[in-house]
Amino acid sequence: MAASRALLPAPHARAAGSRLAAASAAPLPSSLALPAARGRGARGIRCAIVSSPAPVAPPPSESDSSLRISRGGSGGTLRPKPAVLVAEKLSEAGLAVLREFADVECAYGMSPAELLAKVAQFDALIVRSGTKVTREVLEAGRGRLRVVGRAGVGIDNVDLQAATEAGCLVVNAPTANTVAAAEHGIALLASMARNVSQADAALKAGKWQRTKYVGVSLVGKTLAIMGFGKVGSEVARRAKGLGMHVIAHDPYAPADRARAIGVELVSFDEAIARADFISLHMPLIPTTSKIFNDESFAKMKTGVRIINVARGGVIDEDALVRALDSGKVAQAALDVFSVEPPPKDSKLVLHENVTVTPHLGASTVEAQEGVAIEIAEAVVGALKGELAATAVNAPMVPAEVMSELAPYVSLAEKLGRLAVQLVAGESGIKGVKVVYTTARGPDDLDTRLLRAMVTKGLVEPVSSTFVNLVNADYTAKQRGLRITEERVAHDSPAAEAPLESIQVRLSQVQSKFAGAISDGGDIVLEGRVKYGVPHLTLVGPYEVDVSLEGNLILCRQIDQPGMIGKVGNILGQRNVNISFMSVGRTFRGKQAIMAIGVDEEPDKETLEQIGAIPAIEEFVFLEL
Ligand SMILES: NC(=O)c1ccc[n+]([C@@H]2O[C@H](COP(=O)([O-])OP(=O)(O)OC[C@H]3O[C@@H](n4cnc5c(N)ncnc54)[C@H](O)[C@@H]3O)[C@@H](O)[C@H]2O)c1
Ligand SMILES: O=C(O)[C@H](O)COP(=O)(O)O
Repeated sequence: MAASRALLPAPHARAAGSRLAAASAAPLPSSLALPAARGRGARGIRCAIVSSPAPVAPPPSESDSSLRISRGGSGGTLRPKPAVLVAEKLSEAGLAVLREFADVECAYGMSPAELLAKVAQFDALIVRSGTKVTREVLEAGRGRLRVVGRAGVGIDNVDLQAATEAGCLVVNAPTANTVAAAEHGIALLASMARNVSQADAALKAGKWQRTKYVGVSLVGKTLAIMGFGKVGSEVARRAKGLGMHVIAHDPYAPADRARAIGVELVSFDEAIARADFISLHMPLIPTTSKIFNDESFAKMKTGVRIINVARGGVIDEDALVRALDSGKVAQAALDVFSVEPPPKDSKLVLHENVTVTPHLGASTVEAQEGVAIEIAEAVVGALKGELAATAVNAPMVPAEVMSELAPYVSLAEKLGRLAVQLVAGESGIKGVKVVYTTARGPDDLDTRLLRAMVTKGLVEPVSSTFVNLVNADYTAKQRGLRITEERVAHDSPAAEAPLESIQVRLSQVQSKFAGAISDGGDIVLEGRVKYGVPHLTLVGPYEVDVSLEGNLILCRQIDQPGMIGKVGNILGQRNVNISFMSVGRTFRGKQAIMAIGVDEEPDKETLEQIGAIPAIEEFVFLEL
């Protein structure tokens, strides 16, 4: 094992930040209860699904449902039925589920001011993508509003942090519109290829233009799916049925899911270079924002055709107009826009080679019915205090459990976040192993919260999914992530700390930083909590010691004098503050790793300057 030199002093103790909030709450079912922690008396992990000062009884019978009161289960006192405000069109099937349990008011098309004025009278609010559930709305509802239901996938219109702070659970309906979105993608693909909307408009204007609207065939053409998640894989299945050759790019997709559908996973550049059609299905997150830009359009085949039913912001729309004008992109079919609705004079929308729809991906009768039932059941369940599998904001854990586990929760999430950022290539993550070194017996340490946080770290940076204790295992399963856990006994039974270390291993996966690969071929990261602060202590075979705060640069270099000074100088000249630095090496004079904590992200040139130091063999910048 490598030797380590901590070059900067031990960190000051700092309470690790966490999105998990402490609160008093209803107990979890026994299947999810945390066994008694050693030496601290019996203790259970409790997860508040909603903070409900006056728990609501089961629904009244049909005969008394009009009374707006129900008989409380415990003492027989009469309590008002919960009230649900539905702010956007919800299918009747969902409304029926809601009415079984609650008083329902449908107020479609409210202005923001009307919503603010109304929300305090309701226990739950249901929206689609058109209503902004802002901090002001959540503050206005504070004390009464307990649940926000998003009838669909994207929750970019809900202020999750404010909801969590207000003790308001947010649930969504992540699966019911997948097929509708995929079908819309296929509809746009086919109608674009055959100029259906342009020819339709021309004919309605009295023009019979058979030669102008000669299309292109789909059979035998290569379709690149960018983002091989729920919608992307459904599009792939359907495109194969049309006789297309389907390739996909998704650095985080499980290889076996692709293999099962007969889809080849390739790199981003290969996907866009080989494709005749490119269909976008990735979430809008910082790393995908405007990922389709002048540079990427230049790498595509001339005459490529693009479909977007994901989010408008993944495309640089000005660059797309340029690519359409030059003929680099022959056609585009778009359901989503960076601003919705787009301006009336949008060059993109008005472009003759562009087919557009007004965010209709989820808008089928069946999907809206499915989404409505899914969200209604989730909202009713949450109002009853049940666990919600589609909860998207934090569960609440009692303060005493959190205070002991908080730094490890933070460590687990950060190790996951770092590990997924090290993944490269198209092989996909095959397996994840989390190894806990602990002096506690299996019954004294429940690792579910930690496993959930590793999952959160692995999934959230690369998807639109929000992971918490409630939905972590569900999310991992759905994404094909096989997470196994191992407990290694630490021979210091007197240790007070619940854990000595946590190790995250991604098995047999390519890495953009070869130094993170262990002898066994896995990406390996290990961390410990020191002075209450999570530290990274192992990268592949190299021991390091760097506090996991801010951001991290990892460099692999030949072990020789002067390297720390060279890198430190470059960062200093560029005004990048170094918080910690640590070097680990295999043998003197051989390979070494430098782990550098930086407060802010260095710009591209600074990173290039570091990479240009002759002894540096590779480096990577990681966000925490
Ligand atoms: N138009 C509509 O009405 C409509 C309907 C449903 C979903 N959507 C949107 O479609 C998108 C996909 O939804 P989903 O339910 O399939 O989500 P998902 O989370 O199941 O799939 C997203 C996939 O993108 C991958 N990904 C992340 N970063 C990537 C990158 N840089 N390159 C390539 N792949 C990357 C993830 O690994 C994941 O597999 C989301 O943006 C969602 O908001 C739109
Ligand atoms: O995120 C989603 O589920 C889709 O974009 C659909 O949004 P909508 O419910 O506003 O149609």
